[in-house]
Amino acid sequence: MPARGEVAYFGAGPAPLPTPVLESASRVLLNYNDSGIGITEISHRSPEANAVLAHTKESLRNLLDIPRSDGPDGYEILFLQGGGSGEFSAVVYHMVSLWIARQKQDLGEDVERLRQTMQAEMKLDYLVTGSWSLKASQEAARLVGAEHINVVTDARKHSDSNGKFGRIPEQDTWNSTKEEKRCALTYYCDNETVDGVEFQSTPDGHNLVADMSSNFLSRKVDVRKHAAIFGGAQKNIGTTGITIAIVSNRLLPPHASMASPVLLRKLGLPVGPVVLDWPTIAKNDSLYNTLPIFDVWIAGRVMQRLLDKHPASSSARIAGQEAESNKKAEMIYSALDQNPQVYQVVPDKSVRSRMNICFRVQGGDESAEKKFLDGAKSKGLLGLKGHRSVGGMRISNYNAVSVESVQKLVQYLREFADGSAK
Ligand SMILES: O=C(O)C(=O)[C@H](O)COP(=O)(O)O
Ligand SMILES: N[C@@H](CCC(=O)O)C(=O)O
Repeated sequence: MPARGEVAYFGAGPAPLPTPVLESASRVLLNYNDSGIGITEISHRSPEANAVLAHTKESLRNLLDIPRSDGPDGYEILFLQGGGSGEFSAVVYHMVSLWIARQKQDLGEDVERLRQTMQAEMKLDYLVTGSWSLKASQEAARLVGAEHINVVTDARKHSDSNGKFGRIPEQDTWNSTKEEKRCALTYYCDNETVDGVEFQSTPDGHNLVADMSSNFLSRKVDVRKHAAIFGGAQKNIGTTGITIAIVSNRLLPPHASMASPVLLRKLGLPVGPVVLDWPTIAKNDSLYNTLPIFDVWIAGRVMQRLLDKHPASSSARIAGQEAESNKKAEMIYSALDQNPQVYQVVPDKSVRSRMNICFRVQGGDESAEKKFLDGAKSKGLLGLKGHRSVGGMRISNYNAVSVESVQKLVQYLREFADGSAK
């Protein structure tokens, strides 16, 4: 049985966490701050828990330079449960409710008029560039009806795509909803974990909402361009169990009004569960119900390490981590590209993800891929199998994957390629 230090793990999520964080986690599980009580046992409403929450929020603000005003230009940081998938739904409940409230301001209380306007006008724009944005768009269609979903682009339909994800079609081919008034949201997934596709810059769109589950805290983000950003913690941030949403104050009371549940029901629109309701979570400082404070603590420690490791170089303290992530990704892609007869990177070069590096061995030959995985395992290189829906290989290059682990992997990539060429 290998020891932790003997393996390098490249799993896609849940993913590796920094060993020192896990070591202190094992201590605080038994006794938090010399209180005699473990961190999973303390009340989420205790002063200790409040301090954990405040520290994690503050660290995230510093890392991503999240505007902190209470006015409309500020952003709230929310901690929720339900994973990335829970937010697929939360986003729809919230943005649709806001859209209806805006119509009500213009049209008044007449429910029939509101219904007709909604049926004729309301659009939710989705950029479908991989498996996760596809799932999010399907959830939106399930909640409000496919007739309201405008697929701005579907990367599988690009002329060179063979019906598979692996590209982001040029923006001039997109079919975005032109009028802001009609567009409840524009949704994109910044990094597609399964397909290895990452946006190279923030796309344009009205009321922009981003899923950053798998590249959160790996590069600078122009928060101000977004209405909301969310992500599950289980990749770059921490343990599975919390989801983080960064929501513009413009979308929340008192700066925005929401449609009432009564009105939504009259219009045949869904009323979401209260635990996914952003205004409720914001009003209660993420403590509407029991929050897993241990997971928030882990996230806070992970963030603090990033702040310590990469001292202030710009307003967004994540810049140092971005440089490291880019460097590790370049090392891996260059080892793959130097051996094209053995390795074939799946997505197009223009959209390669720095976080999830998807490739085939010998064009997807089953025995060659098995040989690759077995050889890797014998060297302690784990978690390299692609997502079950697409197969192939996938190297996940999250923040806790060290440069040394990447060097070890790159050496194996080269050795395996040399062995295959003989
Ligand atoms: O983006 C990914 O990759 C993910 O794993 C999804 O965000 C996972 O969704 P949940 O399992 O957290 O619902
Ligand atoms: N996030 C992981 C797994 C999620 C799942 O399979 O549900 C991935 O994309 O590989």
